[in-house]
Amino acid sequence: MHIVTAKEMYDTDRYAMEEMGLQGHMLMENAGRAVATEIEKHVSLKDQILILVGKGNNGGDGFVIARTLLQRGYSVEVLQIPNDEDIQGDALTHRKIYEAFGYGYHTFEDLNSLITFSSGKNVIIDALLGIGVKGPLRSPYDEIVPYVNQLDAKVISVDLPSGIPADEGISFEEAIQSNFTIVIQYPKVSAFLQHTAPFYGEWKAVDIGLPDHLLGKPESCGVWTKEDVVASLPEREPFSHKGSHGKGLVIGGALQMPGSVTMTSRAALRAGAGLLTVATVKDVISILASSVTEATFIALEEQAGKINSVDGIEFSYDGVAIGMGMGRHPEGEELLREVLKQAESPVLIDADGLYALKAYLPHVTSRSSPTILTPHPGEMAHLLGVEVPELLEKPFQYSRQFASRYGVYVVLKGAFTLVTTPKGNQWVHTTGNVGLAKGGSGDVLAGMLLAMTMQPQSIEEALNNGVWLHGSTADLLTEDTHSTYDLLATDLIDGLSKTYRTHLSE
Ligand SMILES: NC(=O)C1=CN([C@@H]2O[C@H](COP(=O)(O)OP(=O)(O)OC[C@H]3O[C@@H](n4cnc5c(N)ncnc54)[C@H](O)[C@@H]3O)[C@@H](O)[C@H]2O)[C@@H](O)CC1
Ligand SMILES: [K+]
Repeated sequence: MHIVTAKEMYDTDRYAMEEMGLQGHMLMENAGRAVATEIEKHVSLKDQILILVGKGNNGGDGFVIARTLLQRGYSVEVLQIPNDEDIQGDALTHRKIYEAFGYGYHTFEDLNSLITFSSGKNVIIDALLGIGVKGPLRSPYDEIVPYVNQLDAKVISVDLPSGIPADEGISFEEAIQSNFTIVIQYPKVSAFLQHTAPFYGEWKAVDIGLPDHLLGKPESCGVWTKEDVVASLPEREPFSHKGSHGKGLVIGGALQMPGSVTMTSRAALRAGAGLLTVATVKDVISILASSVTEATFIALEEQAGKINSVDGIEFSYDGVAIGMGMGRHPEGEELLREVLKQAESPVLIDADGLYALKAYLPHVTSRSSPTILTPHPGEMAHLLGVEVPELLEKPFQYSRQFASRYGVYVVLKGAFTLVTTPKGNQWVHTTGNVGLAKGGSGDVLAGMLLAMTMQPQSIEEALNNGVWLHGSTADLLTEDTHSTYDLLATDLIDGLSKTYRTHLSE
């Protein structure tokens, strides 16, 4: 499912109109009817519905929705916010059709009109502003929006909650707080930003018949779905052997932190790695040996319980993950540099490895094999040299610039984990829940991603499938056996079998 900016949406509309002959009022008819059909799933014939119609085409959708719902027997009133002469173009066409059906509407004069017409209504349809919103809300929307937000009614927004910009990096002051948003054709970027997504409530996209042409360009951006996983996750060949499923190496762990590397290793094995070696300090090996019985070990030189060098590793692996539980110390930079120089396989850098990476970052471009970074926002902000809130305002832009500048894959972890390829493809993940906000879930993800990168699929597919498996496992587990309170990172490792067996074989 594509994710679009306002510009991409307008370009697609224009293409449909100019190149395909799908005129604006036809698209608006499709949009309004598709939205109305979705609204029907959330309301009943007993509900009293008020549709708020704004000045632009979002308001035009409102007239189509009103007509469709009235024809289907719902109790609907319309409050048009602008004066009559300010409704123009396709929206005016549809107001005329609406009137030709014999339906009427009220016009907003001051807040009292809204107070009067919203009284007794238990559903508000927000067709005030769409992707054309610019700047802070102007009068009278700056009064209407807070009033709607304090009403005790179900609010359903059309395309996006009015006041929320479609794109990232745009500040806003106030917006409709929706219970449900019916997105027209493609979700907009703001549905995946942590400061704007909550305004959407739940959302669903409806098809209005736009052509896909413009969006198939290389720098694509979308939601990675279960269908994508099913299509790309390779089935295991019946005559394959352990070597065919990838020989992985995990470098990490310190005497003070044996848990991280344990979780990464177990997760890698559960996710499907054929063979796994853990390179760590001697004391960690004695702990790991009993909990990761399937792995082999390399004891590395250490200082004060931390890995001091990677001497002794022969880099003949299909994938390497480094950094988890490694601790931060000056030698970290040097040993990471060695790994990046010597390994001729994908290298995934997580946790403390990311802190060790900063100085060496410009040299990563010279690697001939993929380099994968799996930062959380704090680690990513550190690498970028910006503050976390600044990064979270524009995660798409920052990740894309960073990935392309250093030729790396970036898995920016968060409520909407964002996978960016060096070429700029971006995939957002909507699986997973707050149960994952616990120590260790990143270590487990690193293991799953390591296993995935060693299977016969592209790195782009591997990372997305790994993030999806991780998130879906959390979702499956919190649906029945666990809650978002008690879910542990280690539960994800054991829960993976359920995801593989049920989710992917339905
Ligand atoms: N052919 C199309 O372009 C289609 C558009 N559709 C709908 O049209 C919407 C986009 O239409 P528009 O481009 O007309 O944009 P809007 O419907 O968002 O309206 C923009 C207008 O609102 C006013 N406005 C902007 N910012 C404001 C602010 N801060 N405070 C107060 N008023 C403000 C301005 O008068 C501006 O012209 C989409 O979100 C979607 O709902 C759908 O009908 C599908 C087809
Ligand atoms: K809206």
